[in-house]
Amino acid sequence: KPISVVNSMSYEDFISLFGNVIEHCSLCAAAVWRDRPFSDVNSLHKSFCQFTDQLPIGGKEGILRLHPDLAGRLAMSGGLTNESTKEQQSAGLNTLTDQEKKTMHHLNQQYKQKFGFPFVICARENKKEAILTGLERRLNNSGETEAVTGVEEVKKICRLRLLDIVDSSSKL
Ligand SMILES: NC(=O)NC1=NC(=O)NC1=O
Repeated sequence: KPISVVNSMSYEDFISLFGNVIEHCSLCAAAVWRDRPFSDVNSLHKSFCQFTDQLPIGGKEGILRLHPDLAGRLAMSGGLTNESTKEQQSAGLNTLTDQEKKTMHHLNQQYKQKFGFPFVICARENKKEAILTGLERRLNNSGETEAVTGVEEVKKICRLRLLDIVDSSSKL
């Protein structure tokens, strides 16, 4: 969609289009609506980033808690959103060996046990090997560091989802 169409659509249409660019966080799109008109997809993304950055640490953790595990039970049972399904497949998480599945599940549990929110990474920018090493490495970080790191990944996921919807060539 051209950015001009985005700028002239109703609030309802805006929410139905952008309500899941941050997984299960239509609040973000509802807040970003006030910043229209957007000059291009970058300024739309900037609004989403500014909204998430200004959240208190508890809000950042809330956004992370709304994310599905990578190669988790939901993924195994086909219960992911369309966007997450495609993203996790693109990282090859649907082709894990049994051993990789066990390792991923164990590390995801350890991570959630330690931080109280799931490990989040932009699956479209990482293959399964990088995801596993990222999970192991980040397990050693502090909760504060991981809340910020996780939101940085959410912003990358958001950008790619926005680019799927808005023509990046279109400018106001
Ligand atoms: N826990 C996660 O990182 N989940 C995900 N990352 C993505 O890029 N898509 C997901 O579903």
